[in-house]
Amino acid sequence: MAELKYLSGFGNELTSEDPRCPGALPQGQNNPQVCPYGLYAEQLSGSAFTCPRATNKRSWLYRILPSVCHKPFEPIDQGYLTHNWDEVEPNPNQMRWKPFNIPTASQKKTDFVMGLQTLCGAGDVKSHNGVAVHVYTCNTSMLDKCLYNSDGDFLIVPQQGKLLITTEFGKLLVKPNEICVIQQGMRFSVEVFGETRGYILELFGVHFELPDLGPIGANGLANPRDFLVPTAWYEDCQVPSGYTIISKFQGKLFAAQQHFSPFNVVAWHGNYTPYKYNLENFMVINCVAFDHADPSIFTVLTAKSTRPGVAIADFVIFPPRWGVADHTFRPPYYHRNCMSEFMGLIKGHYEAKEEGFQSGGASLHSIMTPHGPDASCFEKSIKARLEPQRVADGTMAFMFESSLSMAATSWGLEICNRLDKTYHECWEPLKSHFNPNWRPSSK
Ligand SMILES: O=C(O)Cc1cc(O)ccc1O
Ligand SMILES: [Fe+2]
Repeated sequence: MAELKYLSGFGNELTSEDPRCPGALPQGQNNPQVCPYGLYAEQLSGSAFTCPRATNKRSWLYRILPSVCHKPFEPIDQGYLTHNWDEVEPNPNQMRWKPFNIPTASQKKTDFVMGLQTLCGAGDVKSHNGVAVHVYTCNTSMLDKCLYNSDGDFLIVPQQGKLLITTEFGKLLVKPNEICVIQQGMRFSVEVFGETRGYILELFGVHFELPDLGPIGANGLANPRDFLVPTAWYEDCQVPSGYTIISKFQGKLFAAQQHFSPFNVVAWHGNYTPYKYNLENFMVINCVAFDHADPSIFTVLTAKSTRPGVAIADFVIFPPRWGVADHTFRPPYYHRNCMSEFMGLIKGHYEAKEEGFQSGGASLHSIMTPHGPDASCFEKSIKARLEPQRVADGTMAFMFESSLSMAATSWGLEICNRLDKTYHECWEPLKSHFNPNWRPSSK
């Protein structure tokens, strides 16, 4: 595969032309009477026309045929993809899942769309406010088939196997430890290279932003230039047997046929694009004196709600770093939170749970559900010599944190058969260290 070229920057106004067609991008106007090379102009709006400039998002695509040339959409089977948060009774327990099973190709050829399974979520696709967490497990590339999400954005976190994602804006190669965001409406097709697994945070109604840095200053955390955007690439091919466009609309899947590839965009410009980011580029900021900083310091992307400081969802990572805090219990603290905390593990181990939380698995600590280090982590950490120490080397855990009260699906709780029913036992050995005779002098 030839090396892919990317443009750089977060939310920038960008332009791109497939090098086979120089001059394809109209100059000085968006919608000429006749476009260069006889292309059609099409706008893709990712925000209301009238949004303030800071949040206004749209791109102009110059394509061989417009997206409107397709047969009517018909409903199709959607497996375990759902936005029904009432399938099972509310359940406030700590939940942990063992690594999700990936079907082998000989068991069942499964592509990215067929392999979407919803684990939990909250909110509503029709009023456009909410989130869903999906797991994808697949073994086969999407063939003459693409997906677009009318309901919101997909933040895709590959855990096993790279994804070659062809989009209307060009191609993105996304490997484990990288993430990508395919925003609302963007058509994409996923090629895989074996047994493949990952996590998706779906967001309805808003787009991801870089968090404000406040007193951190102008640089740090995820830096804008490390976000990479594809460059224009087109194919001019007829598909007599039919190309399938799948739309996720109001939580349901629909398919329509057309006779040509949707990846027929010769040039584009705008600030509404897919993008990828390598988590290795995250500039980690952490405590260098004492105490444990809240994990919001590790926020890569945030999706704001209308309440100041309250996110619909944050994407947070726990990257390799130094732990140096003096006279401090260094692992995550015991915690009850007014937010839902969904966690996944791309590789390695998570410091609060060396055992049990495995890569390719997940956990959900719901609103006000107590959680924290398991008993062995606690006992080890109260005795640890507090020297500077590498934390999380070779690992990458992440959290989707949401102000919405996420509910698990019946796939998550029953059908996937990966729920670890013994999870609560990891805290059972915690014993009381209370000593009523303790006095400050006996410190
Ligand atoms: O493991 C967790 O629950 C995530 C988490 C990490 C941390 O360092 C502090 C608080 C917190 O919720
Ligand atoms: Fe927590």
